[in-house]
Amino acid sequence: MAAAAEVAPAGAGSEAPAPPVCVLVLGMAGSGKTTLVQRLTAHLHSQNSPPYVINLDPAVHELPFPANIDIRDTVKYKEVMKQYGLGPNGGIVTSLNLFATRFDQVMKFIEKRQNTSQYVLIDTPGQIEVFTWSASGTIITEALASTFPSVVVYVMDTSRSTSPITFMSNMLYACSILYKTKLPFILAMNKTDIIDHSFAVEWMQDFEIFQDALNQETTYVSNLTRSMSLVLDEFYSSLKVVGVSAVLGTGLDEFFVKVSEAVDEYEREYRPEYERLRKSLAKAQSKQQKEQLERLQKDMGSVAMESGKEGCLSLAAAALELGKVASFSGRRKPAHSKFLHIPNSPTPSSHPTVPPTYTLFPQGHHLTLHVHLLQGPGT
Ligand SMILES: Nc1nc2c(ncn2[C@@H]2O[C@H](COP(=O)(O)OP(=O)(O)OP(=O)(O)O)[C@@H](O)[C@H]2O)c(=O)[nH]1
Repeated sequence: MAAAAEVAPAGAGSEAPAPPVCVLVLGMAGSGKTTLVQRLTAHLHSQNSPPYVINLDPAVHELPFPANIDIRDTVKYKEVMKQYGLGPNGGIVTSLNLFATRFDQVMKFIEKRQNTSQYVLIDTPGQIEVFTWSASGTIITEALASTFPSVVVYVMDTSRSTSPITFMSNMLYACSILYKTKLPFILAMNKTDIIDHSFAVEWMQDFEIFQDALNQETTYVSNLTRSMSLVLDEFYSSLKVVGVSAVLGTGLDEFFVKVSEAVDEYEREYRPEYERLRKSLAKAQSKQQKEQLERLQKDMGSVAMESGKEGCLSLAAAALELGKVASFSGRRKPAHSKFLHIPNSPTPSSHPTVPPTYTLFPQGHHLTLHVHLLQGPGT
């Protein structure tokens, strides 16, 4: 038991500390997400491996675990409802959207905790669609998954899935989330203290047993469910299933074994895809910067600028190479300009939200070059 309980993400044992594993906990309202996050947090603490815990549910009244980052500290959900004239669901979606705009900061906090936390646990809003079918959910998931090994845990209320039709609806939802997030997926069958999850595992493994259970249903939906179960066969075969009780804390050792397998899967199948996406994005950006530089050179055209032009262009090129230039534009007045004057220390814009604008201007204001520098480390 001790060996299984050791919480070691993939890569543990190598020289550099392994990056933290992000565990995104999703599931229908009341399935037990928050209770599971609480239980996982306690379990990891008992293993001397405190997780980094993030709450993304702006409408939760009380959190039963200490969250390192809590969306409620940043966005007041009721205020959002009032200010934007929204109902509860609209308020939750808008709060999450507002939070997602600053998710880069959350990423920085997680990066800082690389060496101390092996796991980042993320609790999501009760209304599952708020996270899975919103732009902010996609932004958050992709930001995490493009940087850290990330795993989706879909929490299912086993006690409410004993009817084959309800079970099938739940599985269809799980399947849609798998396709939406494109991440390794663990199905946590929760509340096994009420009913053992073996019946559901049997249904997934043996089509005949599921058909037998369905034969007792007489509604037209049972025919549809029968067909759907064939379709879902492929989905079931790639699923990692584990039975847990968030209340009692049972099944957690096996849960972490599944997480570890999911991390391996992430490294094998998902990481290369994210690396490929990242590289193609970087390539597109550098192409765009090159085009901008060429446009600028063209724009400056035949103006005789002697050393000033060289200085200006090389400064722009250097800034481009550093990846700090978002855009720049050159403007040439019909002129008899002779020299570009490059100030020694350009003045950044004083407004904090506007990227600093470096203005390089020629003596006599014959040529103005605006270089908009990207905000970022070292800017
Ligand atoms: N018996 C039993 N009850 C559980 C278990 N896990 C959660 N519950 C109960 O289920 C109810 C809902 O649990 P939550 O953890 O709030 O579920 P949630 O998915 O976070 O709920 P929302 O945030 O509303 O979506 C609570 O009354 C819990 O005590 C479990 O393993 N066994």
